[in-house]
Amino acid sequence: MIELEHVTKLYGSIPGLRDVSLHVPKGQTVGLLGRNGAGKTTALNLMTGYFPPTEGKVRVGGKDMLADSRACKRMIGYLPEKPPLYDEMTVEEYLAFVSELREVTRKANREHVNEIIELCSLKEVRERVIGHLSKGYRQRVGIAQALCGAPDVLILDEPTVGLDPRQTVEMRELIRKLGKDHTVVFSSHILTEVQQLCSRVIILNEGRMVQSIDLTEKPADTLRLRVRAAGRKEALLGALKGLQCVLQAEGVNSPEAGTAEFLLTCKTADEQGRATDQIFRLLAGLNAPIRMMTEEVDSLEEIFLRNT
Ligand SMILES: Nc1ncnc2c1ncn2[C@@H]1O[C@H](COP(=O)(O)OP(=O)(O)OP(=O)(O)O)[C@@H](O)[C@H]1O
Repeated sequence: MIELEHVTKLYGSIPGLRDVSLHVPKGQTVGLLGRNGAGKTTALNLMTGYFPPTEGKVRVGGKDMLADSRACKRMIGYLPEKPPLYDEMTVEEYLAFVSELREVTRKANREHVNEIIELCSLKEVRERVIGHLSKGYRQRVGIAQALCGAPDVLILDEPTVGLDPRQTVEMRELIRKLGKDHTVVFSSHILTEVQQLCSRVIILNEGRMVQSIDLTEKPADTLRLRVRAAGRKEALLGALKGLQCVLQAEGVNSPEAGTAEFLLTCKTADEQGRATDQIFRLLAGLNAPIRMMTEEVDSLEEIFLRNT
């Protein structure tokens, strides 16, 4: 649905984004994660056609952003870092106004606005002046304006920034709901938020894309285990390496006297059974009781810290 092909954006000589290629498929919710200045806002502004890339191509729904910017922009609803709200208008006046700008016909406008108000849970403030709303409601109105004109794609720049914990939870709920029938790209520097909401996370650092991680991936057919057992390291390591399911084994320091600890990369299972069962049987047979056996999983946090 959205494609960036070798996109670079320079602000004078300062690189905002450097040679980034990515693809956001239709219907996915994708999170852009990165520290301050990583290039998140730059990437989002390029996707919305707010400014053109210095090099490379941006496509939305297969159309080129430069050649066919009107068609591209029609597919996109954008919540910028600072939503463009008119403080003196009421919520419904403002949404009707934005819908009109987005070419919703006068006849359909009222119903369209009602649907958006319902979707964004703005009913109780629909007649209130925007300038008098709490930050949480203002942010909801920001998302509501992005929905005007019924775009397929929603681009949200740090949608939860500055919200209190309750407002943050409500905003995440709303994003989750919108993700059911929109393609959503949003930026955040909160790992857990991205993990909760996205099917893919793209990590940016100093303008470069350093990782793109599928969060829906099924468990691989290999696993990494940390095993601690009573006994001598050399003898146990040799025995573990002898198991067919063990692809790689190394001894590491054990914090417990009289024990040895290992990091193993194994096939999850083979014709001899599950790797964990085989290791259990082997060590039991060697009279080396297992003190600990855990799966080593890279958390998103570890991946993020390693890459930034
Ligand atoms: N208008 C501009 N003029 C000059 N440099 C800019 C401009 N906008 C962004 N930059 C620079 O481009 C780089 C990427 O900025 P960008 O705002 O895209 O990062 P970000 O990940 O969104 O950061 P933040 O979380 O702080 O908003 C930074 O080094 C920033 O200083």
